[in-house]
Amino acid sequence: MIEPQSRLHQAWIGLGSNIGDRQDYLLSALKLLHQRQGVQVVCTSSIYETAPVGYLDQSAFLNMAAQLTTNLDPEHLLRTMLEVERELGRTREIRWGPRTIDLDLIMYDNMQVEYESEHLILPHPRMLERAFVLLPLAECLKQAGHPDMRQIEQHLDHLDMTEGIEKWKTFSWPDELGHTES
Ligand SMILES: Nc1ncnc2c1ncn2[C@@H]1O[C@H](COP(=O)(O)OP(=O)(O)OP(=O)(O)O)[C@@H](O)[C@H]1O
Ligand SMILES: Nc1nc2c(c(=O)[nH]1)N=C(CO)CN2
Repeated sequence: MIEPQSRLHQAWIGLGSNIGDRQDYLLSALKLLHQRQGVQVVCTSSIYETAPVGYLDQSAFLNMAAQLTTNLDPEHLLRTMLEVERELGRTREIRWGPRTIDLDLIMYDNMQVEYESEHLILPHPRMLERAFVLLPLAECLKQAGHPDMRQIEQHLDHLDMTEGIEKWKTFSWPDELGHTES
């Protein structure tokens, strides 16, 4: 499945934070990814505030999605994402518990690209049951005119999803970088 990385790929990621300055963690993660060799953030969704799912005794999350272009293969991209999580103080104590930043690789190019290893499953195995992933992802796919948008919107329709999810802030990449960054 994984081709030699001679060409650019599109990667679709989900971001989440529910500790500290949540927006700052999201923005910092995008900046750090964008600074990495072989990774460019090209588009982002709005930021949503979402009630916790899975482990309920924790604060609300901010979630968003982003589109990356990359010449990294999926395993290298995930490794890069995990390094950025670590740089931002991410620790793992409780499954689905509180985190400064969570970066999930949702899909690589499109929903048909399937891959499974010890470290990585694509598309993300729980994406279709998570409105906090699908809603921002649909926004990014729409901006990109991606062919999987309708499929994602249909899954959203099947979830009783809007409860516990509110648009928190529109977010316009790369404007959020300000004028001092390239
Ligand atoms: N598509 C993927 N995106 C991110 N991590 C993945 C993916 N597939 C498998 N993993 C593996 O999952 C591990 C645990 O990830 P993490 O601690 O962020 O899980 P989580 O965010 O708490 O839960 P969930 O996996 O349900 O989102 C990662 O170290 C990674 O190796
Ligand atoms: N609302 C919300 N709930 C979650 C989230 C998340 O990002 N947002 N991430 C989880 C583990 O990936 C578990 N639960």
